[in-house]
Amino acid sequence: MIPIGQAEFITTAVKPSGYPPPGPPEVAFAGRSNVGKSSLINTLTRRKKLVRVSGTPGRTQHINFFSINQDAIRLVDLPGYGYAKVPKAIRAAWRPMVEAYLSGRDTLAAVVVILDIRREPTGEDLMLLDWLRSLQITVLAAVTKADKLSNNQQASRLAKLRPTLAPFDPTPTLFSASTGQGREELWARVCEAAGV
Ligand SMILES: Nc1nc2c(ncn2[C@@H]2O[C@H](COP(=O)(O)OP(=O)(O)OP(=O)(O)O)[C@@H](O)[C@H]2O)c(=O)[nH]1
Repeated sequence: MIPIGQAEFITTAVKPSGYPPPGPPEVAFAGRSNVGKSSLINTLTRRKKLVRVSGTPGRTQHINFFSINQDAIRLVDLPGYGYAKVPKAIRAAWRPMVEAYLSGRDTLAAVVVILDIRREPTGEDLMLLDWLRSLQITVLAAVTKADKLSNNQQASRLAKLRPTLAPFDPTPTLFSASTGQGREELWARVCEAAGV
């Protein structure tokens, strides 16, 4: 596991021609709009504003690449999905954009799938998980906003979610961007998946 030192934005892209040249292993982050993906990445990298946290759900519609520790590992922020108010054309662009990345990026090591502890995984969450499995991509499930529940409630929600998540990730990580809960565990898992 590498300690996080430097973290910087590399570039934003919508299609493979815009990706940075392949380099170190990449770990991507995916989840419903507003699930807390930007906050999770910022907490994980100990940066306040590496990724913009939006008040407007569904704003990030690009793939953003970040370099950690002089490019020892890259983190890739995939656009959020499933927000009803996003225009149809943008929703329709999500799948081909994400598919091109997931199926064509040889340096992709794992995808962190982010879920809200208070919500049941949606059909779209489960579709993404199935899709990743069919592509044989390692899934790291992160169950975020844990601070919204008491410790007892967290344990019982996790017990409920486990059977649903087990086929994709038997050891989901409880996370909170507000308290930093799960930060070390998730970072260790990210590094392990990336082999760094
Ligand atoms: N209490 C609590 N609030 C959180 C947590 N993570 C994110 N939030 C809040 O949830 C809202 C959405 O967070 P973002 O990090 O912007 O979510 P996102 O998934 O990147 O959103 P999009 O850019 O729409 O895809 C913000 O108001 C955050 O402050 C958390 O762990 N705990």
